[in-house]
Amino acid sequence: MTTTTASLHDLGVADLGRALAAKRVSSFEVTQHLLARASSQAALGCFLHVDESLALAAARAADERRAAGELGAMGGALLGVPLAHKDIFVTQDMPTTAGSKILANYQSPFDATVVARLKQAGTVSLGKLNCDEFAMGSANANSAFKPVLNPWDQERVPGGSSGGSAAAVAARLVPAVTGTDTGGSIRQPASFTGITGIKPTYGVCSRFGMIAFASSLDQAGPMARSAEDCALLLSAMSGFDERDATSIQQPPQDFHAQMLQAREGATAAQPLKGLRIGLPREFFPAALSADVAGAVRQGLAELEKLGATLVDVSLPRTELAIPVYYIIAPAEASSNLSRFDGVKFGHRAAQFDDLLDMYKKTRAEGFGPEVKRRIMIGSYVLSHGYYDAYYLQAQKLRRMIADDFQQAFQQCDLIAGPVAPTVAWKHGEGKDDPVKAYLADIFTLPGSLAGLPGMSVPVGLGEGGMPVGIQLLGNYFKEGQLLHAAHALQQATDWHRAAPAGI
Ligand SMILES: NC(=O)C[C@H](N)C(=O)O
Repeated sequence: MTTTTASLHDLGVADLGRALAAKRVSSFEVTQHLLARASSQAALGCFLHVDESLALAAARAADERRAAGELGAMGGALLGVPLAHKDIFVTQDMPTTAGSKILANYQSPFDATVVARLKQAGTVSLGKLNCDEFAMGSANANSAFKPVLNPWDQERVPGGSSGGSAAAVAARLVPAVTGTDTGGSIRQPASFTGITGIKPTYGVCSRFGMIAFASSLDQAGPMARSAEDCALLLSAMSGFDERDATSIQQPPQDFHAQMLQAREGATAAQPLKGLRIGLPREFFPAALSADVAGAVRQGLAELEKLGATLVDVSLPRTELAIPVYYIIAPAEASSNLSRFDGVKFGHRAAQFDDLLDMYKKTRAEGFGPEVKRRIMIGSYVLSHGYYDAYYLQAQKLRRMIADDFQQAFQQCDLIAGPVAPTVAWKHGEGKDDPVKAYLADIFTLPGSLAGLPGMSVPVGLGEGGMPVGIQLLGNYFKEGQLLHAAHALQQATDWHRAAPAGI
């Protein structure tokens, strides 16, 4: 065995896949090593649930499959690779909470499609990852159970809502994880923790078994330490699913092959030759932190060196994405969350007078303040007399925001900008001002409302030595192009290899 145990946790998905294929290490050994790490780093708060015996049994089964030559999907690229799932995906063999007290101890009778597909590819799940309650938040501060500490600086937040997912990858507890992104929940925590994450086009990954927050926006995606690792995971996670009415009917895709596909006219030194990257002027406002702007510019300069050309574009309704999202998402949430009523599953108040009283007490006890706030906003904007003024207007603007992107994509192939206006903030900052957190979603919300694919790719460090990600947005179904650009950047630079000290 040439891979030492000390460096096992530094291996990404692709490298680990190669080490497993060459039998330099077994899945059992890696899984054991990572379980020990998850336990020694428990104070980071990444995991809500770890199941050692299940993980070790799955690892052993993967090793047996390999020994028998049953590599399965994708030539066994993911066979025996450990990962963990955001606790918003339901799992048959582990509890699922969505970060909420209302689902404490909930056990699903089935696996989410994304979970089932990754299981089928031979991955080994270590457990379930902490997140903001029902994925509502930008700091993981809304988890009903515990906060997540950013491994780069434990006084800071990891971002949200996939905060446990992001921190687990950054802290080298697992090489990759699943996340979900409704308004930035994959991209923003990836940026805050120096990892790579992709939210595919809406409909590429099945939402079946993904606990619904805002169904017209929710989308699953992988988070890992490189674009290559994300491509491998996305290939296994995605694809048509008849159990999700919004799932896109298209054949399974090999995003890894798409990532490697050379551009026409590209050279070894200039793999991105001819790629036009649009910079929306609204994504570079005067108020953008200098450190974030600097890191993003640094990333853009590298992309230019690789042959890309930068063009000015405009997304004139960028600012409107905030009110539009914070009307549509709560509206859908208020409807989706009505199912948590104490009748069929989840928490039920211990004492009540009648059915209505049971509903009221169950929901008052089970939901946290941010979830209650959004249910109230959502019920308000959908109510008679306000529907036309708020919800309908927001829907119209949503269409205009999507149209603006199509205008911009006439002048460019990809769009780039910051993921968030600042680096990760300190725990407790902005706690009493939810609107401040909403405003910080400004650069991720437009792409979400349009249903476009987007990535966060590390481009250096900002204030306090905290990571900064560049956001790359593609047109519909251009995941391959996004991953290709991100991979080219990562082949030429080392930003994605930077790791938090002392972990
Ligand atoms: N869920 C997300 O994508 C995060 C967004 N900040 C929200 O709270 O809605």
